[in-house]
Amino acid sequence: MDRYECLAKIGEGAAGVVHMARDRITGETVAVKRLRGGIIGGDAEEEENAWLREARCLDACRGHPHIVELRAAHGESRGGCRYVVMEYVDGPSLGRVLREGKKKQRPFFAEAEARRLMRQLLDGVAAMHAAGVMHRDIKPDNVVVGPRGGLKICDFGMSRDVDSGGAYTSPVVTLWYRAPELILGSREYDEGVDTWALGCIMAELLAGAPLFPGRTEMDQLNRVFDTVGAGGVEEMRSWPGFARLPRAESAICHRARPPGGRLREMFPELSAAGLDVLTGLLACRPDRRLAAADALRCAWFTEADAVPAGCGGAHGGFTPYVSGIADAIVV
Ligand SMILES: Nc1ncnc2c1ncn2[C@@H]1O[C@H](COP(=O)(O)OP(=O)(O)OP(=O)(O)O)[C@@H](O)[C@H]1O
Repeated sequence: MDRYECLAKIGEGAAGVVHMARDRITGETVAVKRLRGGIIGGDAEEEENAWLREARCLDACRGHPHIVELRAAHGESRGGCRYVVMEYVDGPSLGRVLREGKKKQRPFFAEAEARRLMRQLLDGVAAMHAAGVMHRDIKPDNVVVGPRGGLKICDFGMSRDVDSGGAYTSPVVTLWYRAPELILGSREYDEGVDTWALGCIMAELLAGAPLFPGRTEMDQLNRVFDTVGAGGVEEMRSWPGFARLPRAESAICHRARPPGGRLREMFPELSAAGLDVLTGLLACRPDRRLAAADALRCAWFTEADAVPAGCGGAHGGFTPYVSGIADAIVV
């Protein structure tokens, strides 16, 4: 790894440490993620597979403007360090932008700005799914905001091929962004786990706070079901796959709730076209959830004038609460 000169640490998570570095051969500034050893019970083969999976999935998505681009993957001999080298995106994570914004003003982002950001995320996720990759950990902390306000999805550490066969791992996806079928123990889920997470992000862009900040899995599910109401829960229970879910009999699935969903009440200023996208992404029944490519065909995106001028949020575009971003934003 002499090829890369480490310049600064830019991030750290459970899976590894990310450094900004200079590629001594090309001169390019890159992001080097060094995967931590010993995270999968010290199983060297599993760690090798996890590294290869992350690199392969990133490779399959190469060339998309809203997905961080893979430059190289380097692995030292068995048991040694493993690295994923990516383009360096000079900016904070969307999670940081949301955390550091002014929380009390709503909407957090103007609807038109939230739509611009969602279009980028949906575009990236649609391309990823078309390439046969599920990300499985979509959340604001795994989106980097570039210097011109362009979003890039990163951290493919949990990603995998859609049809690599067999039951998928559970649990995946950070709790607040985890789809109800995952909380109910599904191991046969699909790309809908990513679009559910995008629905949570859309709400968070508008509200400035996580939509479902659950403390435990059951608290998380209860918050989701309270928001979609008895009608939404009933629809999920009518899903043919429901009975096979390991936790289908959980009392939370059978609790009495008001019939209607609460999303309209929670987002009173959101246009009808915007609400259609939000409720479509947050459909509890996985086979009725909007796919990313279908969401992009909704009126909210195709009829740009659907959002009335002047329904601006506290941040009517990126305001300079994270220094160095706002001036360069091109909407
Ligand atoms: N290519 C990149 N350019 C700029 N910053 C990046 C890049 N890749 C990752 N980061 C930053 O580093 C942080 C950690 O990266 P990443 O999420 O891949 O690590 P991780 O160990 O898998 O984290 P976690 O356990 O939180 O999921 C990201 O949240 C992001 O802020």
